[in-house]
Amino acid sequence: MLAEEVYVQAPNVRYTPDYIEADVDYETNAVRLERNSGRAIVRPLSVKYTFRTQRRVPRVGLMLVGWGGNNGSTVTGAVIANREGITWRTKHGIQTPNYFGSLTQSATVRLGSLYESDGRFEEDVFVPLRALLPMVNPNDLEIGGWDISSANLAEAMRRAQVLDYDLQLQLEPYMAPLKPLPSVLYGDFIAANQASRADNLIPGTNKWEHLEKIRADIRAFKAERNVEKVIVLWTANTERYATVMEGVNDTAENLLHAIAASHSEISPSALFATASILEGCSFINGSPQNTFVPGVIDLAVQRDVFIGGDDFKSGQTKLKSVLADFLIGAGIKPLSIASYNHLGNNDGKNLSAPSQFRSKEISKSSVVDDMVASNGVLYRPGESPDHLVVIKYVPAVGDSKRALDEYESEIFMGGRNTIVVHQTCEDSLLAAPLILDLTILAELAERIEMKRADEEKFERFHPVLSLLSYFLKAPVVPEGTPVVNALARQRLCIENILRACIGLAPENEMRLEHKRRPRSLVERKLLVPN
Ligand SMILES: NC(=O)c1ccc[n+]([C@@H]2O[C@H](COP(=O)([O-])OP(=O)(O)OC[C@H]3O[C@@H](n4cnc5c(N)ncnc54)[C@H](O)[C@@H]3O)[C@@H](O)[C@H]2O)c1
Ligand SMILES: O=P([O-])([O-])O[C@@H]1[C@@H](O)[C@H](O)[C@@H](O)[C@H](O)[C@@H]1O
Repeated sequence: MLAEEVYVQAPNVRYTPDYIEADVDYETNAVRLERNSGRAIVRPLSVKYTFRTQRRVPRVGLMLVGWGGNNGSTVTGAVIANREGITWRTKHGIQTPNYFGSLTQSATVRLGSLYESDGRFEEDVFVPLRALLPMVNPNDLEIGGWDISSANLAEAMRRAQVLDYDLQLQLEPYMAPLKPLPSVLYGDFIAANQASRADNLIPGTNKWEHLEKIRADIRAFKAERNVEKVIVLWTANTERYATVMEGVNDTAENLLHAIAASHSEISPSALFATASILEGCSFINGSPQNTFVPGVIDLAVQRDVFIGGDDFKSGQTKLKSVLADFLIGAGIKPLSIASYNHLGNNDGKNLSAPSQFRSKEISKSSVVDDMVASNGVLYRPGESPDHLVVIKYVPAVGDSKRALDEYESEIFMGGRNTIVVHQTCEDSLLAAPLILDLTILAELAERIEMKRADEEKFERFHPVLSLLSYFLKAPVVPEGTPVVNALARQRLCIENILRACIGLAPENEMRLEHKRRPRSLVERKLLVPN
């Protein structure tokens, strides 16, 4: 059964006009290892927390860097189609708009169970994840942004060749008036083959003036679109890694000085991140480059502004973070993972350059590290599967990226198991819903505070918003904290934190009520909530 709204009736949950407040016991364990015996001494911990969520959902703007790209034009068209209720004809018949592929809009969570009056189980009740807490409706997002290409969004949509033709025709009048703001293009951060697109640049070479222009763009967008807050999201091309340099981008102060000096190692993405942070806007990096050099992280922490990244986890890598978790979690030992893909969109063209490919290779290669490290039965310290990542530019396939994977594993008694996957990833149709989820959850996170029972003040999540890891190939996490890539664990993190915000216990799947002998009618009633 699917419900559409949630109200928790419990003494530990308080609904005020402004907030939802929930008192929860956060359970975790501290472990001490006895070196000589190898025994783990576990000390269960229970910490009382109060979560507080602002209930009013503000008007939100989403500013995309790379707005005229395949992802940017696709997500914009999709929001318009959903908002306007545009339907279109395809060879399969009439298609209605939706947000499939969005965790917040199209995935559900189990709230609990319906019971018969005599205590017998009737059925489980699920709700869309978006129903757990007040969230932005994607239809209400005001979308804008920047692009080095001057193509308006209708031209960009045609260039992308992603959305169905009949839908494009209907979107045309909505998209043509949308024009990306001029942006910046520095040196060799993106492939030289992108230069032909770059006809929409902020004049000059002074990076501080560029920074101030981008900041002014954000303020102007807020005023013109009458939004209360803006989220800035990078969906522009993959950049090469920036060199982390002491005295240049290693601290917030040095970063700002380096921008003022127009230092060559200040990348466009780092400039946009800096501008966003200085404007108090959360910044999310959907690409694999190291936008978040130490100086950018330092600035985000100083200004208490959320940053999240890196690199949307949309298709081949998303499946890898499931299959590797399944295999290793089942005690099966992947010996090699050979991932090949070819794609024909402009992203693929940019990635055909070695420096830009290297950024992607790094983010795609690190995705199994936590799963391998979790199983010392299968892998010796330092041991890991052979992991190959190949990306080739094949214009003929366009945005329909072809992912071919082979998983070779060792099984029982020296046996081998081979899994071969061929996956057609409609790259932009898979990435666009992630852009919406990243925006919606970053905005929600801005309205959530928490405090322990022994603390005076509420505080927000750490500025490095690792809650967003589920959507990203190479999650950026607060220093000294673990990176989790296993998709199921990442999803459970989001679900359980949202459950805590409304006073519900984490989903543990024990289902004890269904694992005991049936009780007498009277006893069963004891199970039934009154
Ligand atoms: N499934 C996916 O599509 C997917 C998954 C993970 C990551 N990504 C990443 O998302 C990004 C966008 O992917 P895409 O398919 O939309 O690519 P795209 O090439 O179609 O779009 C990128 C856009 O960014 C613009 N651009 C480049 N540099 C810019 C700058 N400095 N400022 C403003 N605009 C700039 C380009 O003109 C282009 O319009 C890429 O980095 C890609 O690696 C995509
Ligand atoms: O599908 P996925 O691995 O999550 O991610 C994709 C890569 O496989 C591919 O090389 C490229 O099309 C996209 O930029 C995206 O990064």
